[in-house]
Amino acid sequence: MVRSSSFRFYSIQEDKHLITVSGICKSFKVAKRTSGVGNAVKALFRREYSEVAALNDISFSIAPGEIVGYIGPNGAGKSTTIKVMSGILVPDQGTCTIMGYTPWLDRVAYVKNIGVVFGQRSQLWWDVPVIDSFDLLRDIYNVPEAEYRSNLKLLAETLDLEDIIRTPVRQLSLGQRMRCEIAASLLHNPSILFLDEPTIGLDAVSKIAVRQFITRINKEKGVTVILTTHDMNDIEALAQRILLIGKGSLLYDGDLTTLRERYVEDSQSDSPSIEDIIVRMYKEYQIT
Ligand SMILES: Nc1ncnc2c1ncn2[C@@H]1O[C@H](COP(=O)(O)OP(=O)(O)OP(=O)(O)O)[C@@H](O)[C@H]1O
Repeated sequence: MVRSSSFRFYSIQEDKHLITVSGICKSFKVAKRTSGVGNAVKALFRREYSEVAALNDISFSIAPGEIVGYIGPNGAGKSTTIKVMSGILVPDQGTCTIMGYTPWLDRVAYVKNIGVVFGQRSQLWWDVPVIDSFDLLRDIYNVPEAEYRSNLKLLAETLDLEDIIRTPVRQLSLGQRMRCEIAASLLHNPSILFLDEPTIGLDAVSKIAVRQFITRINKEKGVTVILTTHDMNDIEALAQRILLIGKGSLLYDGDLTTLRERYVEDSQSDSPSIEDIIVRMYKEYQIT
């Protein structure tokens, strides 16, 4: 039984799926840009819009304790899905139930159960020492002091933060900042962690450290992880299951071994690299 901070009880036995996404569609309205001064003046009076279909009927379920790799080429719809699942975006159609909550409707209670890391965006305050951001997050999430202290100690030890925790965020390297971002997302003991490109721009050593840490919190704390990445080594090291999205549609949902078996026959090698397999999939589904 997982107890949410809003004193709602969520029983894993009640539903073997922690996350159920069903028929999600999301489009963005984008202003058409035309070249030339005349067109720019016209656009001041009458702006034309086009629609970008980012997600088209996306459905999947995720069980507690899974690590799922959500992959696809640039612009496929990965971040949009993560934003819908974390309650940042409201879909045009479809349902999403996570731990009994609809993320965009029950946002305040729901976010206490999730951690989110966007590799390209920071949740830390740029000009203040990392520890000040952590303290602020403690207050935002209402984490009891003893729990906060013990989480902070564990995270600082395992993510090697002791030397950087008093440094302002703007003075950190990308790898140091990413370790702090991951710690920040876990201070309130979430059951689910959404990681959107958590290893982007990291050196090999930092990537391995982040992967080891994700494996550890999954094994030891049972945290369910949904990970988007373009680094296939992340997928190989972490994901028990892969969801492939292309042009807003879900194209594959299964494990790596099945995928390997499917592509090994056409491959020159007995054990094609995951990179080879993914390139073949992108070609097969014509999504690049
Ligand atoms: N706020 C927005 N306004 C307009 N279009 C958007 C917006 N956010 C996303 N899109 C469009 O929706 C589509 C899916 O974008 P999304 O960011 O989800 O892709 P992604 O798979 O995460 O890509 P990448 O791997 O490059 O990060 C793209 O065509 C993108 O241009």
